[in-house]
Amino acid sequence: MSGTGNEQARKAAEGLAYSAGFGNEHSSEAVPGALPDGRNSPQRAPLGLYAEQLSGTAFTEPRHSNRRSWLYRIRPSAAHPRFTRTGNGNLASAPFTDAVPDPNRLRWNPLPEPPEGTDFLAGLWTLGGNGDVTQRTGMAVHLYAANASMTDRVFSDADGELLIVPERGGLLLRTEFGLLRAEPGHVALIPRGVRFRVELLDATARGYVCENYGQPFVLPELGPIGANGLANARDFLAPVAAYEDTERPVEVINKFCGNLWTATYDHSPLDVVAWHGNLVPYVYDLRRFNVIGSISYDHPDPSIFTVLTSPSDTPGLAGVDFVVFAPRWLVGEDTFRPPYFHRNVMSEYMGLIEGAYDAKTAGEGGFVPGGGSLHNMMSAHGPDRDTFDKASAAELKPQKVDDGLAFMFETRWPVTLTARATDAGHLQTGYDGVWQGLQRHFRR
Ligand SMILES: O=C(O)Cc1cc(O)ccc1O
Ligand SMILES: [Fe+2]
Repeated sequence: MSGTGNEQARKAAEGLAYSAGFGNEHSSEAVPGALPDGRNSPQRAPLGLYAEQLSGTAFTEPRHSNRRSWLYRIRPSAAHPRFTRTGNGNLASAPFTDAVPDPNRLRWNPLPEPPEGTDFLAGLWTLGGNGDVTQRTGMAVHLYAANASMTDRVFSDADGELLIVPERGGLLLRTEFGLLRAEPGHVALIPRGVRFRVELLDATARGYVCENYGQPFVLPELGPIGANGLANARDFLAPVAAYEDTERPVEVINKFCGNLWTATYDHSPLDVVAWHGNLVPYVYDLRRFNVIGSISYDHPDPSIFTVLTSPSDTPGLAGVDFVVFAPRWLVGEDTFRPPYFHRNVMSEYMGLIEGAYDAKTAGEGGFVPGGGSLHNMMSAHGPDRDTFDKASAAELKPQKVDDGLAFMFETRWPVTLTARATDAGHLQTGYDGVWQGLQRHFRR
């Protein structure tokens, strides 16, 4: 994308207005009077718009989990030509059958630079995942690397919602609901089926995507923590209505049951003039996370850092949790403060947005921003040798951990890799070595 393109996107992203809250009823109109009053589907919608409901949950799901929005648009979504298959690029979907599930601990360097002209969609690269898109279970881990904005190209994913975690370069997300800006350190969520286009605010963009095939992400319960804390609902920002009245060919790419399908519309489907409802895209600034931890002793389980959780049919057992390791104080007395050694029934994919992570040595060949690690079900992991040695001897004065921003996609099913992830040149060799040389200290 030329500098001009970035400037246009930057201009559009300046001072965006938002509607705050999580799971609540928002409403927004780009033209006064576009929202019908007191009903969803009047005989004739205002301003000659078409009314359309977008359901993210079954009509009959309980109120607290029911998600739907009403869109008032220039053309109904139904007015589109036939979709035909197109190449899936480096995008893959569950069930993942390329490789046998691997019990080894694995770590990757960042994705290589993509060819010139790669946009967000073309730049998606699937690491692996679990479940089955046709069953609406499981998740996929994708990375992206892009150097161009999507132009006259719109994407929608019927297979799941997309949690986008930028690591490098800001994104302008033009969605059916309006515009969102997501910079590194923010996350953006695009609900299942919502059409959107990604424009780059910087020359290049890189990051991670959790494609959640399961139940939509919600805020975790707070239990004894009380009524506030962790990610606060008011810090989630939905867009305000903004529409494109564009009558020229626009390619719409639809991910459906694992494959990409394309159709060329004669107009932009980002033509929603007004909307209301509780199914919305949103952004959240991870630095707003209210970190709660031990102020006495011991290292709490990282579930205390859950930003969003996709519940499953079993209470407390998430299809996938999104967890952030945000800046915080460590004050535990007589405590080994970094993440402990452990084996977990859940599978852990970790990424790094910035700086360093407190369980792993930083720098070349280590756990680096844009890289990632996979510790599958029951694989033994924890602090590397250097971290263990230092933390075992450290003076336990209050310590601010503010030199990094890491996150985890933690899922109930093991992550099976794609062939491109197992064969990748950026897969590190010798990751096991970080736990070699842990000395024997036993004496009796
Ligand atoms: O493996 C990891 O680094 C993630 C993690 C962090 C932590 O503080 C406790 C357990 C855990 O799995
Ligand atoms: Fe872990």
